[in-house]
Amino acid sequence: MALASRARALLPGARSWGAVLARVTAQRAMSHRVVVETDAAAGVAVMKFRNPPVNSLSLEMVTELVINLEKLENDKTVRGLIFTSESPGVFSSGLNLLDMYGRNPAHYAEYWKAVQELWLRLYQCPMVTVATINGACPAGGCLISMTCDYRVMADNPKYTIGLNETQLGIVAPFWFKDTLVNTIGYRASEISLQLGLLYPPAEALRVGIVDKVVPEDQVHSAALAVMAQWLAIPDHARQLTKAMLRKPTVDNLVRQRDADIQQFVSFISRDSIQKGLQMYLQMLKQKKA
Ligand SMILES: CCCCCCCCCC/C=C/CC(=O)SCCNC(=O)CCNC(=O)[C@H](O)C(C)(C)COP(=O)(O)OP(=O)(O)OC[C@H]1O[C@@H](n2cnc3c(N)ncnc32)[C@H](O)[C@@H]1OP(=O)(O)O
Repeated sequence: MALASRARALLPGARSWGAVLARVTAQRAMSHRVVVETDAAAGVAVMKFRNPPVNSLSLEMVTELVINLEKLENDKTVRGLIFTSESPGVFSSGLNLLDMYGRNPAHYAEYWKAVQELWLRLYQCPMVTVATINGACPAGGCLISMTCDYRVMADNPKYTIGLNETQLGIVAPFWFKDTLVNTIGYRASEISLQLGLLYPPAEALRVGIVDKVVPEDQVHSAALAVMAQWLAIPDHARQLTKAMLRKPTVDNLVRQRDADIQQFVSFISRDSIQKGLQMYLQMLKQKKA
């Protein structure tokens, strides 16, 4: 789908092409939450998250990620894509709590549609995708990493990764769960998802939620080495294999996208859930103080 069509699908509030383009252009002009550096000779792009303070996946950030992904997919010179945080310490703090708290149902629906779109695009990405996890990686950050073909994590015990939704009093949607099961298996997912576990590097490697743990100063070179190994495989064979493996999981969401949006809106709008999110945000503030 063309860039403008994608933007229009993601920005349903906009009534005309002009409005869509004006909104996207305005978002771009305001800031770049995603920085893309391309090494054309190597055929590899690095997408760096730059959404201070903690790279939360706000609606704007998610939209920028989708737009940049589409651009890279259309660039036939790019065969591999590495995700990382521009500032080590936090890879991504996950979905933006402020897009899920104190807003109206139309906003929740718009946000969820954009998050679905990002996952669908990443999970089916024809490029080789590697997550270079150079910081904390909870919830939605973990989801992004798990959509990648390979995960390299920096060996810093302060960094943790996992789907911690239950600890916030919220429930990971079925496609988060499916992605986790595809990554670490069913039994490990039962434990991990119900307890909302966040794993430090050694445990993350043991459970298989990451594939490699390396000293922090080697995390980028290790990701490049992994990328070189994957790029040695002919694209068409690898891409078809990836599509075959992931299609059932993708189809599962595609079949029930609208119902999933409605379920999200009704769940997140509940007073009890809003209260829980409010308390969690307060807890984050107090922790800081
Ligand atoms: C029946 C089935 C129905 C299904 C319906 C679906 C239900 C909903 C599913 C939604 C799924 C959600 C997935 C998510 O991703 S939720 C987000 C989860 N994220 C977290 O729990 C991480 C929280 N953050 C942290 O733990 C830490 O911030 C950090 C990432 C470890 C970094 O620590 P730090 O010390 O460097 O920074 P800190 O001082 O904590 O934070 C700085 C400011 O940033 C704010 N903030 C942190 N995380 C978020 C976030 N995710 N969104 C928005 N804002 C965030 C934090 O509050 C600080 O703000 P301030 O400076 O005090 O104003």
